[in-house]
Amino acid sequence: MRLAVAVEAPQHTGLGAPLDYLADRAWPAGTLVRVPLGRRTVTGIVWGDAGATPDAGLTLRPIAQALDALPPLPATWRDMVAFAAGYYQRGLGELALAVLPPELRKVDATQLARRLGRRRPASVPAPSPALRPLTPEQAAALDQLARLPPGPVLLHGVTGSGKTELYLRAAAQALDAGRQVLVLVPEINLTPQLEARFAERFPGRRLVAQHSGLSPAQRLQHWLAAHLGEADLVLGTRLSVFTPMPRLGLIVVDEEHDPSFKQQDGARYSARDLAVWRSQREQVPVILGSATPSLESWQRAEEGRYTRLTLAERVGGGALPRLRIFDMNRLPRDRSQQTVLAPPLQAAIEARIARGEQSLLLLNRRGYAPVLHCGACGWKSGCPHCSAWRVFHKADRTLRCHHCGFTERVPRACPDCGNLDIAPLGRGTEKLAEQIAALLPGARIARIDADSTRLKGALESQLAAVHAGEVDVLVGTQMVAKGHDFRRMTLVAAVNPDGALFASDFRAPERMFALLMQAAGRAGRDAAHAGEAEMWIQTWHPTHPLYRALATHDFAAFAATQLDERRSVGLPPFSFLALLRAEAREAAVAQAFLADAAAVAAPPGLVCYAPVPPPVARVAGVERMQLLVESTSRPLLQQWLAAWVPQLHALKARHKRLLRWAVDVDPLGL
Ligand SMILES: Nc1ncnc2c1ncn2[C@@H]1O[C@H](COP(=O)(O)OP(=O)(O)OP(=O)(O)O)[C@@H](O)[C@H]1O
Ligand SMILES: [Zn+2]
Repeated sequence: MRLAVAVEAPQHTGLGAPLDYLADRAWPAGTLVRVPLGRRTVTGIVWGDAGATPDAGLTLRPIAQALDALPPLPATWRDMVAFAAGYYQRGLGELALAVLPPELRKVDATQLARRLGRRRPASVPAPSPALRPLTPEQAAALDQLARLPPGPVLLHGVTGSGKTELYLRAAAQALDAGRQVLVLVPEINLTPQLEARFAERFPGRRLVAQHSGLSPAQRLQHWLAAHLGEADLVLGTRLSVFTPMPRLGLIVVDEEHDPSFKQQDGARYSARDLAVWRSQREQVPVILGSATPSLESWQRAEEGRYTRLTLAERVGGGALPRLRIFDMNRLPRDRSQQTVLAPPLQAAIEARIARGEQSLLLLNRRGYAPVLHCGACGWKSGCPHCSAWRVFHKADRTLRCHHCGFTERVPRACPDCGNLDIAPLGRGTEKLAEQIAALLPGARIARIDADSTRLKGALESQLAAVHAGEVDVLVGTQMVAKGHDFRRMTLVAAVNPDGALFASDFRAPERMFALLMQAAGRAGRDAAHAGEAEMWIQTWHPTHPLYRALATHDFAAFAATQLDERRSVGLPPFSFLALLRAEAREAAVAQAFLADAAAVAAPPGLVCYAPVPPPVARVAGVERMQLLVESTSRPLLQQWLAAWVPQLHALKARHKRLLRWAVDVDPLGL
């Protein structure tokens, strides 16, 4: 008999669909098998019976081995994979295998049997710790959750309003009903704290994590525990949306607005959107939680397609921090007299240090300075491989490209003219920490960003020091702005946030507002000190509407203005986008491919724009171009992409010097 098997065939082969193999048994769909592919033996997934008529003249090869010790991947899982492959325009086999633990794709039947033998015994739930009573708002929201009709719930709760407590209560109900719970979180640096809260609440229950920081063996063990129904809770980053869970009873997406839910290479799926799809397919509730929901989700709630639950108050009567906007135009014009902190902000921080409270300085740019500059000849530290500057890192005296990674020692003199006096321009977190140390002698200053946390365990120990009160002033990037429950923090300052006000990306204001709201949310979480909590903004544009909305903590008003703007110019969520990206050694090659692609006649209701370079056009010696497709109808865009993408495979053959192309459906950045 013949069976269709999904195998990982690279996209350029055009072999997206499952391939036919001979089988001696009717392995059920979802069974993992080892099959020959070219000269290799690879792992595949039985997708169903093969087509009715075998291709004439094609000799089918037999399935080498079935890994049938593993229960087949369920129909719900296969449906989600098939949907995602179709929606995001990738090969079915490619996506199906890419979302399995890498280790599972390597093992044969014997090795798998050994892994399965190493499983831990099932969990025995112990009594939960005594619970604090819910606030009236939380209680009302929980009550509503239980009585809602099926469909996504958008939980809009201000920072510190106790959203996590609601997730825990909803999870408890699902667990008590014998179901499994899936919790998606944006970044792995937020998982430890949340994991600890879940573990503490559900002693004896088996909780497994799924993220890229695990060893391959751990990831497989955790995945197996979920798939076999032994794990009660799965907590993970975007990739865990694909974890098969036979008893799934609830999905939670925490910080649903976070861009990291969108995969940025390969199959560019949105884990948040797939979580909503999965909840519908599996008929389980999904809670999307955020203090600053994505405008997509917000608009769906406005239209009544999502149910909105609101937590408007902080737990324990804590107030949201008061916004202090400092107009930088008031500082002396003479540059030599300007300091990094406006004097009143510095005084506010000093007052907090004296009271034993903490301050957070947010600067979303790591390194010492974004560029080195020679005053004599104008040389700047460009990257030879990218259209970007190389960032000066003072700690190890390197120039590093944050796009391609190219790193060199800082030159002693200007490479062009020999001038010895080359100077850093602008400021990153490293320099900010250094300047703060000079301004606040004796203060204990810590810096947390992607550089300071490179080593395993570094982030945990740095955060622990903050929680333990061993730090007076924390300097950090967006990494520390969200999710953390810092109890002693009463001041947050954005040192120089103006950049995003004038960025070309239409989502920049939304991102910036979310980041500042999240950052503000780190201050005053302990009601005892909340009265003095402040959020400072140093800006040259003090009357900008974005800062005005921030001052009143009015997300709804901000969302309404943004949505009006988007509606009037036809941007998402009022239109649907796809980007076709192309890469080549020369821009003209990528451009020619995109021009041919755009020439395929688009139906009415769909617009193909002219090819343009992205903001950073050249990365690692490769030129990139992109073409935007826009439609007011999602089905129309989907239909067109399904017809267009196969033509692009053919078109590629005519553009031999094109390196790569890919389609990004619902792109986050343009
Ligand atoms: N009902 C309650 N009674 C007492 N304390 C509570 C209650 N609910 C939550 N808390 C505490 O209030 C703090 C804030 O709650 P939580 O972290 O759940 O808020 P959040 O809305 O998830 O915050 P953020 O969006 O800022 O991450 C936590 O320290 C939590 O333990
Ligand atoms: Zn580079």
